[in-house]
Amino acid sequence: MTILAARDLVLGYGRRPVVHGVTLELTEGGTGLIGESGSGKTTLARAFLGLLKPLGGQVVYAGRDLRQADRRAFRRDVQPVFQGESLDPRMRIGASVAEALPRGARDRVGALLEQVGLDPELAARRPHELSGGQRQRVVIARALAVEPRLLVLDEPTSALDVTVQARILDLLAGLAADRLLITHNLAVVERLCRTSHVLFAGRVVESGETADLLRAPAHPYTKALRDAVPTLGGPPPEPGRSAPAAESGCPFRLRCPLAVPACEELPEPRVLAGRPRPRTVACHRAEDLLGGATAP
Ligand SMILES: Nc1ncnc2c1ncn2[C@@H]1O[C@H](COP(=O)(O)OP(=O)(O)OP(=O)(O)O)[C@@H](O)[C@H]1O
Repeated sequence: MTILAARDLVLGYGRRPVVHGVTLELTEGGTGLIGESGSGKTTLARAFLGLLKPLGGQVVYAGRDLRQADRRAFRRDVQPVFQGESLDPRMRIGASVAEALPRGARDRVGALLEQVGLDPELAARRPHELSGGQRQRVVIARALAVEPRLLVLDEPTSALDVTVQARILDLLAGLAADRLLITHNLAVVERLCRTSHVLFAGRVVESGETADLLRAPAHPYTKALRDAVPTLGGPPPEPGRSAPAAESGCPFRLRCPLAVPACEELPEPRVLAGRPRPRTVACHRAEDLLGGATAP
């Protein structure tokens, strides 16, 4: 059974929705949520962590509405990994990691530091005495302390330089815990997530195996993202950012090179026929894009 899923999830701040009816399941092998700044990735991640109450729909944890779940079991199963800067600057690294360990297991600090590739002697230091990559490893060690089934990673490497990023990605790829990864960087999801969901303006516009999305995107926004970020470590892509998301119809239509009058009607997510592996897309022009169409 999938550990976490969203069903018709509507999320927002105050009463203003910013995520509109998202349905998706976290699957084995890592799940990526990809999209530009403001697309709703962090909002979705906060709901998956139980930190934001849905305006509509539900987060499903182990088959039940998260609101009715056993919170202790949930916190053991699902752990966030935020940026390394989230460590308490006054606490020594060892104390910071020990705090996350269950009582009676505090002697595991050294082993956990080793597990994330750090010298246990670093336990005596404070966060400012570590590099950014080392701090991020400490944050991962803290998350691993309860042996979670799932890590929720929000841009886990974006503050790091490219070589350090690659080493942290290797570390994450080798862990037993599965991953929900939030990022604007397609190269990062390619490394860590078998499945990806592309978000635009609070809607999932395309879902499928990451390798398939990258090889043959079926949504013009996925294609624009792919074409904008060929490598690790690039700046956040915001293809065609000058035009806003459309208020009605397909939200991408004002930026879309393939837009036609039919796009004034909101496209519902649909499973594409004739693909070897499942692919869902919310675009009237998906078949045309896959067939090599350019501007109409
Ligand atoms: N605390 C908040 N109060 C009000 N609006 C918010 C709040 N946090 C986010 N938003 C709005 O919700 C929308 C989605 O934001 P969110 O942070 O989820 O996007 P994101 O895809 O994670 O972006 P980024 O990559 O920049 O972190 C944006 O329009 C943002 O302005």
